[in-house]
Amino acid sequence: MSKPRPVVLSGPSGAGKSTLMKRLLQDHEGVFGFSVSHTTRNPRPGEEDGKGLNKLPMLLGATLLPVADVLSSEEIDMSTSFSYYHFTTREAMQEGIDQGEFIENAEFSGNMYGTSKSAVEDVLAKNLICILDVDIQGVKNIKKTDLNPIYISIQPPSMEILEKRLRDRQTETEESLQKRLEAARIDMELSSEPGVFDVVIINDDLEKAYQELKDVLNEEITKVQEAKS
Ligand SMILES: Nc1ncnc2c1ncn2[C@@H]1O[C@H](COP(=O)(O)OP(=O)(O)OP(=O)(O)O)[C@@H](O)[C@H]1O
Repeated sequence: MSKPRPVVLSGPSGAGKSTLMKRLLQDHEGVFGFSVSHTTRNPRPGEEDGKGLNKLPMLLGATLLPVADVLSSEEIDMSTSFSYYHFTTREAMQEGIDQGEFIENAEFSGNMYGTSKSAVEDVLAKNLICILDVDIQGVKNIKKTDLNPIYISIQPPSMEILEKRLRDRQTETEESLQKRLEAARIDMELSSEPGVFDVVIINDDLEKAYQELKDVLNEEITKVQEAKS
């Protein structure tokens, strides 16, 4: 059985990645999985390595993923932003980063967070398609690995519509909104470079965008489903 390819979903904050991902998970139980992130923060009461529940850190306008190598989409409730962590020390994590073991990492509230290549491989070994929601820097890092994902960019129809969606979502202060819009401009520029993404989906009409996403992933989804039956 060949392992499924991971899927990279990238694009500006507010482009609709979470909305599309949620539908994908709802419609395909037991097909998708998420990798467990590493963190240097202390476990909270009740949290075990790879098993704790916590809020997602927001990084550079992108989400450092809903994550869990032990979980398939059947077990993840996307309506709550939870993730699971491997708890580690700053020294060990820095060493891993220096060795090129992380596909993304960032500092958030004085703690380090990151996604390791092996955490992604753990998901694939369970015959689950690992979804990686990363920013453009993460995309460039993943390109240096042998993970061979399908690179998908989700883009808004325009900056004006992006701004409206972010305002309507009511999750941002004026300051964080402006930061996201600035990051979005940079993201949209870098994402349009030829060869960065296999597919660019303009999320104008949600149904159409979702259909396009399913079409791109169809081969991998079928492969996973057939291996299960
Ligand atoms: N095609 C669409 N038409 C109208 N509204 C949409 C569409 N797609 C998504 N939205 C809305 O736009 C807002 C932003 O979408 P979403 O939260 O999925 O973006 P995101 O890319 O996951 O952002 P972030 O990276 O900040 O998590 C949400 O309120 C969502 O309901």
